[in-house]
Amino acid sequence: MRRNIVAGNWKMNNDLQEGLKLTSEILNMVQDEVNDNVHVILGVPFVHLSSVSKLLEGIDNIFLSAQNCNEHESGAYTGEISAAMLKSVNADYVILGHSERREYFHETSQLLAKKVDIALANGLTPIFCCGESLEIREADTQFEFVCQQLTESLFHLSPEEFGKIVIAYEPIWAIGTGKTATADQAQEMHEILRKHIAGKFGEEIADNLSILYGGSCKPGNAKEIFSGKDVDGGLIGGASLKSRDFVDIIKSF
Ligand SMILES: O=C[C@H](O)COP(=O)(O)O
Repeated sequence: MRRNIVAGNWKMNNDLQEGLKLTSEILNMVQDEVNDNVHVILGVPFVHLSSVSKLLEGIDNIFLSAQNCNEHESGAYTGEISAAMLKSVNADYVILGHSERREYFHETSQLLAKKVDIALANGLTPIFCCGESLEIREADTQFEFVCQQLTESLFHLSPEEFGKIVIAYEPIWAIGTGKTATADQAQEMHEILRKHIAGKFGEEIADNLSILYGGSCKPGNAKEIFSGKDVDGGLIGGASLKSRDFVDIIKSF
């Protein structure tokens, strides 16, 4: 279902106490200041999930996300976390395919397709990240590149399965750099992705899909970026670590 979404991705930041303090601050501000027109997601480290989930009990517009899951159901994979484990601690979403995981952990499109499958099979909603490097943008091949990322990891799904996905377009050159895409650049890519998806799954599924923008999104630029007709919100890194900034971004809708 297409909705306005602001998702925080804390990445590898905050110990548990800091994470709980940040969650409580966000929770209080969201309850006091935010309308029900935005679906808020907190993408927290694995070890925070269970405790943050307890703080969110009974709250109906803030949801919990993990930042990764393993592609296997269970077994001898020391140090890994399964989708079923995430579900058991009340995660609703899982971020998959973030460029940091593609780059530092060598996650390929084929591996991500398996992760998407196992997440869906366990009742988690994948927030599937895609986006091009600066080199690809400078070569002006970004549209083909990002569409191909979706094709390779998501186009094996049934229309019903695809209808559960959230997409996050994150140009790598804008992540953590302070150099955001312009509102026009975000809108242009989102529109092309929506058309690409319509070509495979049909107009209705494409129209119902939420496509988020990520990359140096801040309170000062969120409103303009979110104004694009195909931009349904943001995946927020650095600014999601500060409660005031994160909630101000949510209030951009
Ligand atoms: O997942 C979030 C993105 O990587 C954006 O991070 P950023 O807002 O710090 O640029």
